[in-house]
Amino acid sequence: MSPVTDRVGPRHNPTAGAALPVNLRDLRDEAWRRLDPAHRDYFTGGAGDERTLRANETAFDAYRLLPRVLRGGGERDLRTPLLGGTLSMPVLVSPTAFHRLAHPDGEVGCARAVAGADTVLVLSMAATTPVEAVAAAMDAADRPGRLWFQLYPQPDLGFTESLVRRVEAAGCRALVVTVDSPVLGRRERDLRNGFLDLPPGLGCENMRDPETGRIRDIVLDADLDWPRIDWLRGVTRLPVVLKGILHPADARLAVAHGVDAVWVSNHGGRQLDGAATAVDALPSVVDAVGDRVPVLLDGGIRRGTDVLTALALGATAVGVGRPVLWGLAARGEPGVRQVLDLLRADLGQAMTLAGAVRPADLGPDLLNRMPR
Ligand SMILES: Cc1cc2nc3c(=O)[nH]c(=O)nc-3n(C[C@H](O)[C@H](O)[C@H](O)COP(=O)(O)O)c2cc1C
Ligand SMILES: CC(C)CC(=O)C(=O)O
Repeated sequence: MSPVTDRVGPRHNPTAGAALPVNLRDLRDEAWRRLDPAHRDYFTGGAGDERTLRANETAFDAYRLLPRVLRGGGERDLRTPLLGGTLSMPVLVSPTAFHRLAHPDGEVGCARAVAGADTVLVLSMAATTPVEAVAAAMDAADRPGRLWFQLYPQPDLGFTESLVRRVEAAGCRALVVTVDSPVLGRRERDLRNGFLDLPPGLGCENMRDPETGRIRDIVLDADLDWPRIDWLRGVTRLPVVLKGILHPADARLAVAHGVDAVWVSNHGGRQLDGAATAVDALPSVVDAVGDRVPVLLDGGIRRGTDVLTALALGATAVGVGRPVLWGLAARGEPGVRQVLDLLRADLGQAMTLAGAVRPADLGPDLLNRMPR
């Protein structure tokens, strides 16, 4: 929230000659050098031929911007109200599994970085750290309320309800129900590498059975349906977000079933290969939802201009998945902080160049779609 002042010349360029990373891909390259190849493939890969995975990034290339001029000054303000809290910017951290496989700092390091950046971490149900420990890291950083929890509702309703209670007691402020995973996508890199299980000492800590103490397998449940979303709404007062919506009819149903936000996503190209990119699906979802609930989006966000494009198309905020894993794998907690700081700076600069001071200034008039 500093006034935008910029001077020309290398003497004034704070990044000139500075150590990498200059962008998120620098951290990706660093992470890839560090990771075990099978783990790198798990974090990087997508389903099938990875068409959707590739398209997630290139879909943003189809947009060119129509910047407004002579109005980029004043106090830049990226703050974004969302589900009862206010994020410091319209970027949050998408749920991703197995952070301790990427780096020993794991989910706690990620949470500290997210707290420092004052945005939201959506903790994966497949986290390798108990939700209570991640929430404690947020509290210690004086950022309670910055933690949401991602849920794959389990066919065992008793277990699901006990997990919801645990998540509520830990202080999570929203439940993100992932609905694009009735089965696991066909991830051929993992099949080839035989990547099946976590190494000894790592496990999905939030799947511990309250009675036996044993870690249960996560069941991806093809029987998950709208009545079960209604059931979930009935057992918790937390806001419920549905993640993995692409079809406008589902967005309409989500609103009719009383969900609190719709999250447009193809799971980073890891589920249905050939699925539409989130940015291409976004306009009709925004149209279907109107201003009844916020619309979030993830998939392929690598630049401030990608965030700007999604917001101009009607998203309230975007999530980042892999870039956070790159930062974590490359440098632990400071790497995640760098990812979030780079995105914030890049977004702020892009907004100023486009003549926008706050997210509310962004609209479809700033976009000039290119023919493909
Ligand atoms: C390694 C990895 C693990 C993921 N684990 C989960 C998960 O546990 N739950 C979930 O809802 N989505 C999961 N996702 C999907 C992300 O939440 C998100 O939708 C996707 O990564 C966004 O695309 P991006 O990586 O291009 O930013 C995972 C993605 C990756 C890359
Ligand atoms: C445990 C997995 C199902 C996590 C996931 O969603 C993913 O790898 O994309």
